[in-house]
Amino acid sequence: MFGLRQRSASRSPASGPRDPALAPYDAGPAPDTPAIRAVGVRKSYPGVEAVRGIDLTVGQGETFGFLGPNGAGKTTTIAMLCTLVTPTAGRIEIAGHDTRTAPDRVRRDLGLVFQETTLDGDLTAEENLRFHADLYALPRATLSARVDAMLDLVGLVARHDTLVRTFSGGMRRRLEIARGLLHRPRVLFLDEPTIGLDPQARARLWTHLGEVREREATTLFLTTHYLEEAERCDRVAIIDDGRIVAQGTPAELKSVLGADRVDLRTADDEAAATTLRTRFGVTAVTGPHGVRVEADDGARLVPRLCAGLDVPVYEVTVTRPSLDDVFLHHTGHRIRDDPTTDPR
Ligand SMILES: Nc1ncnc2c1ncn2[C@@H]1O[C@H](COP(=O)(O)OP(=O)(O)OP(=O)(O)O)[C@@H](O)[C@H]1O
Repeated sequence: MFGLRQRSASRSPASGPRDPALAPYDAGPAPDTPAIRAVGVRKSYPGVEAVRGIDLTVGQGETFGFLGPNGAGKTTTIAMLCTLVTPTAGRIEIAGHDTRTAPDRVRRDLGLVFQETTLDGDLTAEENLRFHADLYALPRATLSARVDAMLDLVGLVARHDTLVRTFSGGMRRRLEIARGLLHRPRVLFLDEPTIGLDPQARARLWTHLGEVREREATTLFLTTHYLEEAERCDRVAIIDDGRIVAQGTPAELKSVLGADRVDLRTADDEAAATTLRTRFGVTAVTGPHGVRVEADDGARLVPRLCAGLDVPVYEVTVTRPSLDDVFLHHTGHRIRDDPTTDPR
């Protein structure tokens, strides 16, 4: 249908930054131009303020996670960043271009992977990519190499000739990522890329996103309500009720909560707490959790604590602050309060 060329049985994976299939089409913006800049962005629908004035700056090549519960405003925000929804107020630039004044230029710089699939099940994986290439009028000379490179990037080279309607959910999502990257966008937007996938498919998709980070210079902007996925991002913005409540690297966000918690269950918690205070000079409190101590590097402290106690220690638990704790700290509720936020 799209004049597919004959292929040899084996394909060599694309490798190295000099591969023409991986080289950018143009020089792109200056290195210090943000991939995404949003200032005072709002979106109101009748009776609903979906997004209440957000500011975001995402650097080129960053993987940026937009974390929030259902209804927080994630999809509305991503739709505004992608020019699909017009903001009620505020300004958005993608790779230095204004979404209002240069929407066509902005669209050229975007790749989209949205929750609803837009793949054609009656076409093969490769035909879907070539159809997309036609829409973007991609240069013919390097197209086959580019298609191969993208299929390789998401582990679908061997299935290039398979009809997409036979694909699993995870394979479809990976093919959507390949398609979203085909025209070498500056920013790939992924709206809940792992939603509806089983844990193995989610893990595999993240492995491929890691490959994307290494082999393409694309900025990744993804929404998620999975805390462990936000942890994998370079930086995260937490959105709740249409507002960004915190922004930074996962480590920065968690550092505001302070130290690790070390809980010890011992034969005599009161005696253990006294020893910990006098010998280690730490604040040790007893309660239903046993003896609790706070320390910057809890795991490292545990052997010393146990060795220094005169009473038997039955159990030790070290708890690091999580992004869920950060969410609780900033919003007063847990991201997982709503049982529909985590289908597994
Ligand atoms: N087209 C629309 N018309 C009216 N209200 C809307 C529209 N789109 C979104 N909303 C409302 O805006 C708020 C934010 O919705 P949005 O879909 O952006 O949240 P979300 O964080 O992406 O949630 P989810 O994780 O469930 O997709 C919700 O209250 C939603 O009902």
